[in-house]
Amino acid sequence: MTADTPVSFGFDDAALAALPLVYQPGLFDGQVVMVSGAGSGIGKAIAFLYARLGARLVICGRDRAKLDACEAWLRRLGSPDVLVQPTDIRRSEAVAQLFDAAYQRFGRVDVQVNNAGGQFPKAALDISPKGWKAVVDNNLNGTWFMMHEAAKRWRDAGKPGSIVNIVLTFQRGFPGVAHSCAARAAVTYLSKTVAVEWAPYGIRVNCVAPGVIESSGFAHYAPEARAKFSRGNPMLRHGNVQDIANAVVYLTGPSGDFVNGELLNVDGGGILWGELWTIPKPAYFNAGQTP
Ligand SMILES: CCCCCCC/C=C/C(=O)SCCNC(=O)CCNC(=O)[C@H](O)C(C)(C)COP(=O)(O)OP(=O)(O)OC[C@H]1O[C@@H](n2cnc3c(N)ncnc32)[C@H](O)[C@@H]1OP(=O)(O)O
Ligand SMILES: NC(=O)C1=CN([C@@H]2O[C@H](COP(=O)(O)OP(=O)(O)OC[C@H]3O[C@@H](n4cnc5c(N)ncnc54)[C@H](OP(=O)(O)O)[C@@H]3O)[C@@H](O)[C@H]2O)C=CC1
Repeated sequence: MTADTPVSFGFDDAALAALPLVYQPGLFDGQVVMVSGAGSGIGKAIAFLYARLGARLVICGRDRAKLDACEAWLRRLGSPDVLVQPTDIRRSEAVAQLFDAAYQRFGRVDVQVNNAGGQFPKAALDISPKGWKAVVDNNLNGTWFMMHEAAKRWRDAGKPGSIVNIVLTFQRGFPGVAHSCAARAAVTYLSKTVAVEWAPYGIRVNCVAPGVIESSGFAHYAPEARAKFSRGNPMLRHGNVQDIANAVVYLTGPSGDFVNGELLNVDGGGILWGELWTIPKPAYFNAGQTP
């Protein structure tokens, strides 16, 4: 491999589509599932799994080409119908249009998975005000606009619903991604708050925190950082996108009926042991150590 060789991470589409199922086919027959960021990585894996379980899908992201490619697979995998609606989740009016289109097409949404998001690695001291705002806007405000719209429609229709927000393992802090750590902690406690406020409407709200999951998202990190990602948990390996998809389905299927306001870490134990640097590790932390 040369320095110019494009690198891809995680399963290709055909491999993803053929992974063994741990849930019963038909589990989501008749249901409509909305997945943001479904054009790549974890979001695509989540959409594939729901399609294989019989759900109709509403998929969004900003890049139509990626969404169209995903749609073709979803239909092939057995989803009876798919709505593709390019949407920037940071724009509340675009989010409202997404829901208008979904209700017009299907008359319902049963499950919402807020997976869209991301950040860039940078030492906290070097994050510009614009960069800070971009990450908080994407991960906190965008997720809120999506949840808020979903819940309003469920309340007004007198229908139950289930939300899962994809965050990250923020519990020990996260050097190199302070902006995202702050936004994801906020989403988690927002979720716990509305899990109580919205329980009277039959709405459950949970979060899944991925640890290091080998996906297209890896491309945003330097090779030197990536090389050490597997040291970030006691299992000494990466997780895969299906680990996250299975966790999301667990929470939104009958298996999760009595789970509400929870944060499920899918990180190989990374919040207990291991260190994860998305930026170069300061020499300070090696001082006094034997090699
Ligand atoms: C954190 C967990 C680490 C565990 C191990 C790693 C495993 C992977 C974890 C993942 O989360 S994978 C998912 C990764 N995917 C993404 O992060 C994709 C999404 N990211 C983005 O879209 C951007 O990073 C964004 C900033 C969140 C959104 O960008 P937006 O389109 O709003 O902004 P821009 O116009 O591009 O930039 C605005 C502003 O932000 C600053 N900035 C953006 N990118 C960078 C960068 N790469 N480096 C430094 N600064 C950046 C910058 O100030 C931009 O303003 P300008 O300077 O361009 O005017
Ligand atoms: N992989 C990992 O190890 C970890 C991932 N995560 C989180 O999991 C989620 C998925 O990441 P992953 O699949 O790995 O990485 P990707 O970069 O492949 O996925 C990010 C997705 O979010 C979408 N997205 C980003 N911003 C917006 C926006 N404003 N509006 C709509 N869609 C948007 C992108 O779609 P498009 O390009 O079409 O806009 C893309 O499909 C992210 O929230 C990520 O931070 C958390 C911890 C670890």
